[in-house]
Amino acid sequence: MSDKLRVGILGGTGMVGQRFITLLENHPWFEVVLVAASGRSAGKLYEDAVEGRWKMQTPMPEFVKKMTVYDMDKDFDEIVSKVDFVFCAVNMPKDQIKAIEERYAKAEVPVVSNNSANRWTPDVPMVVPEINPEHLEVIKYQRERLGTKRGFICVKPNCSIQSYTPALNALKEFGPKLVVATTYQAISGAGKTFEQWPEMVENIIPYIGGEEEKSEKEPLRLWGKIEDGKIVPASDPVITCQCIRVPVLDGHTAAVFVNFEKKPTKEQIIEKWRSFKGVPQELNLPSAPKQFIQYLEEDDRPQVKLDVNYENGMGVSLGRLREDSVFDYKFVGLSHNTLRGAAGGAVLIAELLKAQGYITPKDAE
Ligand SMILES: N[C@@H](CC=O)C(=O)O
Repeated sequence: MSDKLRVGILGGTGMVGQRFITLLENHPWFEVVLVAASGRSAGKLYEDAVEGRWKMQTPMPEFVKKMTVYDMDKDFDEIVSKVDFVFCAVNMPKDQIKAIEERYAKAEVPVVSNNSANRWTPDVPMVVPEINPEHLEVIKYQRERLGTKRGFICVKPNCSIQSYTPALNALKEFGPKLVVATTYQAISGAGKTFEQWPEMVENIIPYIGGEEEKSEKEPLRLWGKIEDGKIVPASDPVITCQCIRVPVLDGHTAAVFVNFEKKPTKEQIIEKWRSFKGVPQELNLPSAPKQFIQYLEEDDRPQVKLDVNYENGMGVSLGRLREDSVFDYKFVGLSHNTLRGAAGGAVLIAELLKAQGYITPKDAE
């Protein structure tokens, strides 16, 4: 028998769910034992449920094709009995997602979620493993609230912030105090391809609902502290963002201006970026990039076509660092929105949760 943790994917038929399935094929620690979705897909074979809707660039893995899709709601007890934890990639209104995630957590199933529904629940950790792994400590307070021994919810932040937040985090000692960022976001962030969204060919749409607020506020929560069993967001730097949809399939780019309390030199900044390491690198987690941040010296980098898959889509590429006439510095960042920014980021969180003993095999308890 496999000693891997048994994983279920809630919302496994959508784009992020498909990405989870692709990433978890041959994962050394996790084995996908079931896929669940809403009533529409339930009862069908996975390959039939997503027929004509497989959006990954690699073929559908064999292991999932003949799995019968469970109904997240009606098959709840059976799902709970078969898994050690679940990934949640459900695409529904927020209040419904919140209810689903809490229902599974209360049934002693750890939930690692890609969704925004619980990002501001005070005792739910929202984590980028290289930035704020210590926030996992809030899980003990969440378990007290939920009345659980092993069940909890842990979430990842929005994809847009990952192209600039790691860069600012590596410069924390210089006190970033004012940040202006414009994000240029790929269409896969909206769960779409060009076939499904022909309006995006040769076009730019200067609006992504709710995105600017997430892009301004979520980094502050990552830099927050645990006080009285809750995450209290940091109050600085002040961040202001514009988020723009661009005709790119995968890869969110950010153009960033920043002022510091103590202005570093250009060499100091590049050195901090290149040497930045976090707990995933120290623990050598299976999905961790060896080098989280790369700095590219060429004037025309980072480019989506050349750099989006850096470190299997789990690293961040930075470039064009220069002094500015209004701000201290400006630079450009790029990260893969459906890998580091979505399913890949959630898989890395689950690896950290396992490595730190928050997710264990159910039968071992
Ligand atoms: N909301 C983002 C997706 C990130 O999670 C987008 O629309 O690009």
